[in-house]
Amino acid sequence: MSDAALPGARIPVTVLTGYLGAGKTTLLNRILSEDHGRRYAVIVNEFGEVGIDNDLILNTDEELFEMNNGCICCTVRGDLIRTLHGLLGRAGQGGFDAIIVETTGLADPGPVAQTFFVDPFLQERTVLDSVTTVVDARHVMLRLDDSREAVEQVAFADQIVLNKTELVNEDELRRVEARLRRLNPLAPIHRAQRSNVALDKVLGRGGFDIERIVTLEPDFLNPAHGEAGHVHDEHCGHDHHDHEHHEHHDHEHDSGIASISLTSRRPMDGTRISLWLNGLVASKGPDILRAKGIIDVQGEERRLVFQSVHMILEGDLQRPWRPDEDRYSRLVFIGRNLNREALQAGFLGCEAT
Ligand SMILES: Nc1nc2c(ncn2[C@@H]2O[C@H](COP(=O)(O)OP(=O)(O)OP(=O)(O)O)[C@@H](O)[C@H]2O)c(=O)[nH]1
Repeated sequence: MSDAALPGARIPVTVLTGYLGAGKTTLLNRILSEDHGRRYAVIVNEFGEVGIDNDLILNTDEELFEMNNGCICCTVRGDLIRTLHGLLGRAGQGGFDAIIVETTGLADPGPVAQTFFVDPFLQERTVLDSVTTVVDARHVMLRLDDSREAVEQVAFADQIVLNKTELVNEDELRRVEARLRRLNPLAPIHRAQRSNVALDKVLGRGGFDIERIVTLEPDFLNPAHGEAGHVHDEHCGHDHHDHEHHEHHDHEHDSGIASISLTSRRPMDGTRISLWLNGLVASKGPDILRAKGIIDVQGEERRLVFQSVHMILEGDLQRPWRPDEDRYSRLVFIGRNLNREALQAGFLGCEAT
């Protein structure tokens, strides 16, 4: 058993960050399935209003909390604080030894990390062990050009998992590493495939360095109301920023990135849905940053899980549907210029007749 389980010890927290599709859930699943004798509580924050990640995280007996109420703005931090308070009410009773927070790929990790320094109860009960950033070696250069969040995630990290290294050659990897170094000269960079970094290299190392972060963001420890780091709660009475909330299940981020989720309760035709998805990522891949889904294929007892990052698409038959489980198909698309009507029509066109 680890020290964290001792009464009075502060519980270590790892914040996992990294752009959409970088490999955070893959790393989380490794952490949850490896035999290290520690029990983790996991908090997942997903972009978009219909969550899917809790279905894609491997079944374990860990505690899993999902927050899928949108962008990392004040509401999420309020939620994060409430979730952590609830969780820690039960800690120390043999519940868990450490906490992992997986942030949405569109998150600035600053406010998430700050949560552990500005809330007195969390300050007393937790210690931020690390902000670990997972980077997609294939797509990161583009992202660093067009996404402020991607830059913040790299700059903020105390360690970087440079993932998907098999998708690029050594020269490109060196260019990527040089660019990461310019943004963050200190964080160790661990090359990985399928996030297969040795866990003792990333967990429990006490890598989070508050002094470096205060140099990077001078107001980190004393954010004022109205400033980015201010922790809102239900007493604040502030506007909910300028994020637009569209009709149900759509959610638009201020960078023009939106998420659309589609659900059907009728089984899908396996051939048709696979042709449609392949065609879609081939033609719209540059705009579809990320897609994932669980599909009920007619005549198939197992759930089809599909994932794409731009044009790279994977499909996998996973566990069987349980007899008592309602079958459904659900897809989530995150990207720019998404056409809900066209996506919906294409999706429903794949229902088995
Ligand atoms: N080729 C390749 N694919 C990978 C690697 N690691 C993860 N993937 C795939 O990349 C996709 C995204 O992986 P996830 O672990 O779900 O990424 P994520 O960062 O959790 O994604 P979001 O939660 O949507 O931000 C999945 O299809 C993974 O199977 C890798 O090293 N190489």
